[in-house]
Amino acid sequence: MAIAPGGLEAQGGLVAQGVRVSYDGRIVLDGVSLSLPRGRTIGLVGPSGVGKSTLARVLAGLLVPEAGTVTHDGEPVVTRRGRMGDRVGMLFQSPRRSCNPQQRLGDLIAEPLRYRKRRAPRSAHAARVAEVATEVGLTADLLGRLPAEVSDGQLQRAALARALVADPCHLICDEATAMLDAITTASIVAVLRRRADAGLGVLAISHDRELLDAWADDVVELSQGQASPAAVRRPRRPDCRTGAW
Ligand SMILES: Nc1ncnc2c1ncn2[C@@H]1O[C@H](COP(=O)(O)OP(=O)(O)OP(=O)(O)O)[C@@H](O)[C@H]1O
Repeated sequence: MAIAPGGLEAQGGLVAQGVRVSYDGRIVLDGVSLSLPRGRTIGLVGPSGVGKSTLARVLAGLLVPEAGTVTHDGEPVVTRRGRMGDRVGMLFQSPRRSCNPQQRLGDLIAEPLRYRKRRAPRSAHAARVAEVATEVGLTADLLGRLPAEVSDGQLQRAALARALVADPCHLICDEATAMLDAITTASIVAVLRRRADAGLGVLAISHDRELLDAWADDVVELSQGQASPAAVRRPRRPDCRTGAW
């Protein structure tokens, strides 16, 4: 199980320890610890407003906690030079809110490749974009379209491709399938399961327990007044790689 009170850094992976966050003086997370190993999918549940998205943003390095640490294989996720962007990716519920409406899907997917420390030649980007687009089930003709010219499901597949194109070690999915139909959800979960089998650590936040029971290796719950998420159940794991669940 991924949750333990101390000594988490020794396990490697993405580790939050003793995290405290408050908004306008109101404490939302206090002393929360969570470990996300590589190759595992951890489901995170909890009542609305308990702080799941806040914890997700802390883990992704988008929000710096007032207290506590977030490390990736022992290194701080937020360094003095900024966020270690290509090791921890994030996928949100609504891609329309986070994408540039003027950017064509192919460019949107390629963006993380442009910010890599060791950049590949631009000619290699197109091949990599085509590869990951195929992986997430996007046809080549969609890559030249603007976000307004595709469906929500197609745009979320593009957002997933963007999140995966630079091969992050961990991916935080915050209600990433909440707006999608069952077929698109199954397809996205299948992509993420295959990536997890290849070593990606996934944190899947969802209000859909049935989905998490089928998708995640472990499900943990964040409760008000509780320092850290607690294991609620180890799911049976039917075969969601085939979408048969
Ligand atoms: N930027 C912000 N400024 C002030 N308060 C905030 C901010 N972001 C979140 N909050 C508050 O912090 C608490 C936790 O919010 P958060 O979005 O992390 O919860 P959640 O568990 O993800 O909720 P939900 O399941 O409804 O998405 C809520 O009370 C919310 O109103």
